[in-house]
Amino acid sequence: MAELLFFSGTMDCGKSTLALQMEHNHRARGRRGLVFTKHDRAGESVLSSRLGLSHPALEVHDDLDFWDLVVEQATGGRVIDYLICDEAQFYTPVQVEQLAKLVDEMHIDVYAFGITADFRTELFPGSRRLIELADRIQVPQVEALCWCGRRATHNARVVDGDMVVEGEQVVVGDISGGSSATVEYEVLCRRHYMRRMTSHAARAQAVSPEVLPFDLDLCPLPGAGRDAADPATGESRSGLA
Ligand SMILES: Nc1ncnc2c1ncn2[C@@H]1O[C@H](COP(=O)(O)OP(=O)(O)O)[C@@H](O)[C@H]1O
Ligand SMILES: Cc1cn([C@H]2C[C@H](O)[C@@H](COP(=O)(O)O)O2)c(=O)[nH]c1=O
Repeated sequence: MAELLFFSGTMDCGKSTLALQMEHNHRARGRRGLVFTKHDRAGESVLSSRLGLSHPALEVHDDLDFWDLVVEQATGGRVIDYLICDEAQFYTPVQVEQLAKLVDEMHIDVYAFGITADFRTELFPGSRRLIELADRIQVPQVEALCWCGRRATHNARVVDGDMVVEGEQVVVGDISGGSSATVEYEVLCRRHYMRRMTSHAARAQAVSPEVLPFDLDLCPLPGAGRDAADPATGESRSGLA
C-alpha cells in the first residue's frame, strides 16, 4: 500500500540526509523514483545535506503540477515507484494535494521532508497541508539541540546578530556558524525561543554585570552542557527533558 509520509522537524535535524539515504536505499533495491526539492541552500536543482552529500533534483516551482508530470512520465513508459520531496514546507497546498492523489490513484510512495514551522512558530502552508493529509508524520531520530543542551523544537531567525519575529516567511539561509550571511537561523528549545535567547544573547547576558549576583561558575557560557546552570534563570538544566 503506497503511503504519504512526512518527515518533519526543525532545521538541522537530518531531514535532507534522511532523504538522500531513502533515495539510495530504494534505488539500491531496484525501485525507480524522482527527487524533488525547492530553494535548497546549495542552489537550484540539487538536494544537499550538511553532511556533504548531494543529489541532482527537480526544482519545484509554484506552477509545477506533480500529477501532470508523473502522468506524463508514466504515459511515456517510465515506471515511477516513489517520490522524494525535500524542503516540502515550501510547496503549495495544492501541490501537496497532488502528491496525495499520486499516492491514492497511482500507488506511488511519497516521502516528503520539511520543517514544520517558520521563525514565528507558524506552520508553513506546505507543512500544514502535509500534516492534514499525510498517512504518517515522523520526527527524524537525530535531535537538533538548543545551546542549553535541551532538544531544539523551534527555529529562530537571526538578523545582524539579533533574533527577529517579524518578516517575510521565506528567506533561504543556514544555521548560525554555517555562513557569514546577514540572515541566519538558530534552533532553540521553546523556553529560549520564548525568551528570545539565542546563544549570542545568552553569552552576552552571562558576562553582563546586570546578571550578578549569579556566580559565573554556576552560570557558564553557552555550550557548557546539559548539566550547567541556565544563564537566564540560574536553574540547573540537569534532569530536564
Ligand atoms: N561535520 C559533521 N559531522 C557529523 N555530522 C554532521 C556534521 N555536520 C552536520 N552533521 C549532522 O547533519 C545534521 C544536519 O543534516 P541535514 O540533513 O543537513 O539537516 P536538515 O535537512 O534537517 O536541515 C546535523 O544535525 C548533524 O547531525
Ligand atoms: C525557519 C525558517 C527557515 N527558512 C528556510 C531556511 C532554509 O533555507 C530552509 C530550511 O532548510 P533546512 O534544510 O531544514 O535547514 O528554510 C525560511 O525560509 N523561513 C523560516 O522561517
